[in-house]
Amino acid sequence: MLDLLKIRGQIDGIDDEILRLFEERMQLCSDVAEFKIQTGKAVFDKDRELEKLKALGEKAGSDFTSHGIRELFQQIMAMSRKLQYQLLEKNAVEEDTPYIPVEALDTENVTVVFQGVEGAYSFAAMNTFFGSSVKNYHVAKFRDAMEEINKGNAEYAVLPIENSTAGIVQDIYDLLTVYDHFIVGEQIIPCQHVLLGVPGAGLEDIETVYSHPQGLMQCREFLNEQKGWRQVTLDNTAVSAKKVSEDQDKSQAAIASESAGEFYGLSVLKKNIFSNRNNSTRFIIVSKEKKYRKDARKISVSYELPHESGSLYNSLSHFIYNGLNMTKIESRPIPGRNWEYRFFVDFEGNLGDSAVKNAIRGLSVEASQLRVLGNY
Ligand SMILES: O=C(O)C(=O)C[C@]1(C(=O)O)C=C[C@@H](O)C=C1
Repeated sequence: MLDLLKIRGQIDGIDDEILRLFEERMQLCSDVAEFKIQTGKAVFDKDRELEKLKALGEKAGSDFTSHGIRELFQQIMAMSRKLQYQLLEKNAVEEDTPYIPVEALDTENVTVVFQGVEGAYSFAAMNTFFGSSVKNYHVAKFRDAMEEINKGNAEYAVLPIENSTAGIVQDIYDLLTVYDHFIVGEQIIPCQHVLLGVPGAGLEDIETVYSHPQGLMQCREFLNEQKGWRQVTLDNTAVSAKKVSEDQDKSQAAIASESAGEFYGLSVLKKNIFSNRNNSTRFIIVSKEKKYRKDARKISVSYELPHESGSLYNSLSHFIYNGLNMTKIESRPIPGRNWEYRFFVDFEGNLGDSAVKNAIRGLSVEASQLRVLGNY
């Protein structure tokens, strides 16, 4: 009979030895970092890592240990890189960045563009963020809003990015990677939809209901109970209210805010039709200028990863090693590249923080197409 305590004693001895060797190896990696600081050589040397993994894998005694040793050394070298990035940061090896820290955003004498029409939730988000006297205009499509700030016709665009019930607004995620704009703020607005119709109409008259796809989704349970209603999507909830008001047809209804109903002279046919009582939408404020407030606490980045085992895990380790709290992750398909994805990560921090600079430095080398989408 084997003696478990005795075996554990032997394992402890080996682990102590691994620990001592690990410390020794990391010390050598600090020396490598010093060399790299002096010479400007890049921390990440992919060829060297691949050679090492191949050589070590071949030396292992079985397929199982060969796989294991490669996985182990992948991690060890990833840790080595992170240590080196930290030393680069400590030695103030600064990288030029296009991001400009400011005390406060310029919200006076600016023009803001939003998608939709007056009465839309984005209109409410804009008024809450900038104040209702801000100079503004609206456009029909999300892309048009991005174009307007691109051309310099407006300083800021207000766009919905996420709803607490229906999830992300996919088009906005995709547009953020098409345009080189920057998220400088966010505004959460409670979205308490009502069913609107022309004055004199009743629930029994309704045959068609118009709304934004998210509006229909957020009121799914109510709509499922209404037999035979045709659901038609339009660009915006307030556009839907405008349409019903223009058509003056008793068989039409719109799902939009109560204030959109007031704006377009419609009656509330039914309140509380949304499934989630706390239904809210998060709007982002986008600018062409890459400015961030010195007290900004949230960063959004996007990046693409190679189709390799462990690539997502390795990318996320940059947040973990730098003690950064990741608050959200999303993925979107990359157009034209089936089954490859772009990742969107939000985490807490400010672009001026050392930990953030470290994480971004590491990620920018190890993931492709890293974009800092904003700090707000
Ligand atoms: O040899 C180097 O240049 C190192 O930085 C060391 C090391 C390692 O830990 O083995 C770490 C990072 C490089 O990508 C390659 C190898």
